[in-house]
Amino acid sequence: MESGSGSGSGSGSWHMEKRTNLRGESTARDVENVPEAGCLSIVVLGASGDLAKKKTFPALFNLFRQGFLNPDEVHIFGYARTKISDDELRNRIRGYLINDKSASSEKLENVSKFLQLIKYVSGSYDSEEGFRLLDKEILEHELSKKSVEGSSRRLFYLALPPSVYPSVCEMIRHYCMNKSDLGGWTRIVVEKPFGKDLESAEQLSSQIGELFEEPQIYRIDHYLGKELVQNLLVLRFANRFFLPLWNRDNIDNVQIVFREDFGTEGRGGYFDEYGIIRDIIQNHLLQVLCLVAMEKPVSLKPEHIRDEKVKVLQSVLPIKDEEVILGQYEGYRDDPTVPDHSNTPTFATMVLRIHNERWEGVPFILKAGKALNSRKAEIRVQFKDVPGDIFKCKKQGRNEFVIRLQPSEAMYMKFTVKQPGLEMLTVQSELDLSYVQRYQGVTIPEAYERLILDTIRGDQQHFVRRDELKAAWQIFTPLLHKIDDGELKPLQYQPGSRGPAEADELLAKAGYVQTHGYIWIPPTL
Ligand SMILES: NC(=O)C1=CN([C@@H]2O[C@H](COP(=O)(O)OP(=O)(O)OC[C@H]3O[C@@H](n4cnc5c(N)ncnc54)[C@H](OP(=O)(O)O)[C@@H]3O)[C@@H](O)[C@H]2O)C=CC1
Ligand SMILES: O=C1O[C@H](COP(=O)(O)O)[C@@H](O)[C@H](O)[C@H]1O
Repeated sequence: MESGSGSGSGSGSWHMEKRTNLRGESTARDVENVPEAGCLSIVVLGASGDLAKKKTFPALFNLFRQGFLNPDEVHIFGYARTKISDDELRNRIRGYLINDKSASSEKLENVSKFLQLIKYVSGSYDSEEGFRLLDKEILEHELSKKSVEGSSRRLFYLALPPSVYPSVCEMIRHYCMNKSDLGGWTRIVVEKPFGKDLESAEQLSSQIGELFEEPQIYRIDHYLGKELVQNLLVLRFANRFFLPLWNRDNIDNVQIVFREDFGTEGRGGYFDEYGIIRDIIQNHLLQVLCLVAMEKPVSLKPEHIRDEKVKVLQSVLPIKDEEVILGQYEGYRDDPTVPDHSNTPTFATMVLRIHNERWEGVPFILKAGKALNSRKAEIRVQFKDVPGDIFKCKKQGRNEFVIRLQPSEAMYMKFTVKQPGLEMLTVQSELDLSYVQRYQGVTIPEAYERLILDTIRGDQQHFVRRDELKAAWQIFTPLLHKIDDGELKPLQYQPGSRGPAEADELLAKAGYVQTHGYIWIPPTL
């Protein structure tokens, strides 16, 4: 086994992709030389489930429609325990591919063509029989496509509860690997939550790391596929504007916020085991924090980017209890799948502090909540006051740079200008780059679409590396254990509210100054 892949430390050796031949031996090869053509089998494990129908298959369809999945090369396999036919699976998926009643005839035709690429195989997640059958079906497809021997590619997408990852990975490793050593590959995509704390995540990583090399493992975090998250590196490192300002000398505080205006609807059982910190903050918001706070990578190579993200994570100081506010919305426990005395937070605000030269003293406030008064995700960078304010405009508000991840993707800078007119009065205004206006007619790809394409192309830039995951769990595990043990308790809040009022108090204590009387309204066409 390649050094580094099992230990989770260092990254230099992860530039290499290893393939496995029939004898189970591995050979190293520069990932950049992997031919990304040839017969491709995409296997969706857990094909009967929620994620598969809502996200995975629609993303595959969009890729197909845009010509990224060549029907002469690609076949898609659904695998799960449920006993259904190919057509039954296709019928389950169809409605999620056509989400508007006025779908064009071109789209409908493409839906039919796409569905014909899908075959379903039923089997359990730990039986040789099921996976041998799956392998046979894949092989038949590969032979039917007269794939140049050795060039076939196999992508396994685990749209499954993490509890079955180890057995599924073992089955794939033993029965379903690409059968050649002549250029093909086998990759697996795993969904979050990847573990529940540092120990369980490391255990899972070791189990999977025994079976696959790091370059074969794609730990997906769909926030890394969002358009404005992908824009962060460009913004920060391709613009002279930001370079000198992006530090503790100019920035007072940073907020990374996720709000949903609905509760755990239908997912209470899952959610109660995890809570908002494991569901959103430890992964989605922390990944965004890394991109906001990291140093410039040596290049855009995945390992260079991920090296910098790891450094930021390793510089985060232990979270202080007094800098955490937890909440649980009233009515959460009414869900029959949620225990009556659940201590699980559905809301959390906390301050993370990065102990390095750039960020010492700048609070990074992470906030996430369900059943709040709005649905949005944004990054809000608040600058310090202007020293020696000759305009006496301080009370009007500080400069802020806001990156609205969703909905209504936008970036806007709140700043002070002279109010038009005869008097020398100041007012808050904004420089606004709203995507709906600036990029009319451009369809922003779904996060999953982009990330699946990356897995096919072998680009791990937007996927979480093992040492990154470990560092992320190291930050939150002590806090999570205190919550699990009932040492920290969530405050109740009204559904449809801003969350507990104490969260706003924490924000103010951390230094955030709210701009009163100013509101950014997303433009409409
Ligand atoms: N749904 C979503 O919006 C999101 C989901 N995820 C993650 O994606 C993965 C899949 O999620 P989702 O599709 O919602 O999950 P589901 O609960 O729908 O499970 C997917 C499939 O797995 C099988 N399955 C369910 N429970 C078990 C079990 N205990 N043991 C073995 N097999 C089981 C079922 O298939 P069968 O019985 O037919 O074998 C089911 O159809 C999870 O890791 C989840 O956390 C991540 C982000 C969003
Ligand atoms: O991973 C998850 O994300 C969704 C929110 O995703 P978004 O792309 O709609 O912002 C969240 O609802 C869910 O609880 C969580 O598991």
